Amino acid sequence: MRLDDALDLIAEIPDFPEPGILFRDLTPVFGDAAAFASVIDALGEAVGDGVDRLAAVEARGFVLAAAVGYARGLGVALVRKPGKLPAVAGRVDYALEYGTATLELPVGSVEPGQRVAIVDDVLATGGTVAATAKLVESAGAAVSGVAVVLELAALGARSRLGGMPVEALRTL
Ligand SMILES: O=P(O)(O)OC[C@H]1O[C@H](OP(=O)(O)OP(=O)(O)O)[C@H](O)[C@@H]1O
Ligand SMILES: Nc1ncnc2[nH]cnc12
Repeated sequence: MRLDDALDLIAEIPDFPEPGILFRDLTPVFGDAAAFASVIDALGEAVGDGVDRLAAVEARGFVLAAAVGYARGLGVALVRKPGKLPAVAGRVDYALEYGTATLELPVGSVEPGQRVAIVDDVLATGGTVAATAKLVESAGAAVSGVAVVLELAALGARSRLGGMPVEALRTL
């Protein structure tokens, strides 16, 4: 399937999870094998070269990064919502488009000196990616870049992420 056709499957749900938010739902992409393959192939390229590991954020980021990691021969650091990990290397609180959140990095998931690419479904305010980058850097690794399916440009993530290289398959 062409990438544009795959991305056209992303649904828009008004007023979820709160009034005023237009939620971008990748459920139809995850459910369609041809669309999923097309998105994974493109994300695999967007991750770039010179990458040692991927980092992904629970939950939708996990699905994408697991497939990209398999396609590219890269392991994945699974950045978790709080309370799930037996051994926490770092913790960051951050703001979302809707509400606040905390992320934790598992001990041993990122090695010092590694170049780590962050993979996620939606880049909105950039808070999630900024928090993930902080965790990766606190473990002594460097963020090589960010690869996302959808960027919501009006929410200004790029300015929040400084000069971090960001590749989005579609920007709205
Ligand atoms: O750029 P930001 O403003 O930080 O928003 C982007 C994040 O928001 C969503 O995650 P959510 O916390 O809804 O988690 P989910 O994957 O568990 O649904 C999305 O999957 C991104 O991780
Ligand atoms: N509008 C949105 N749709 C889907 N995921 C999001 N994460 C933050 N904002 C979002």
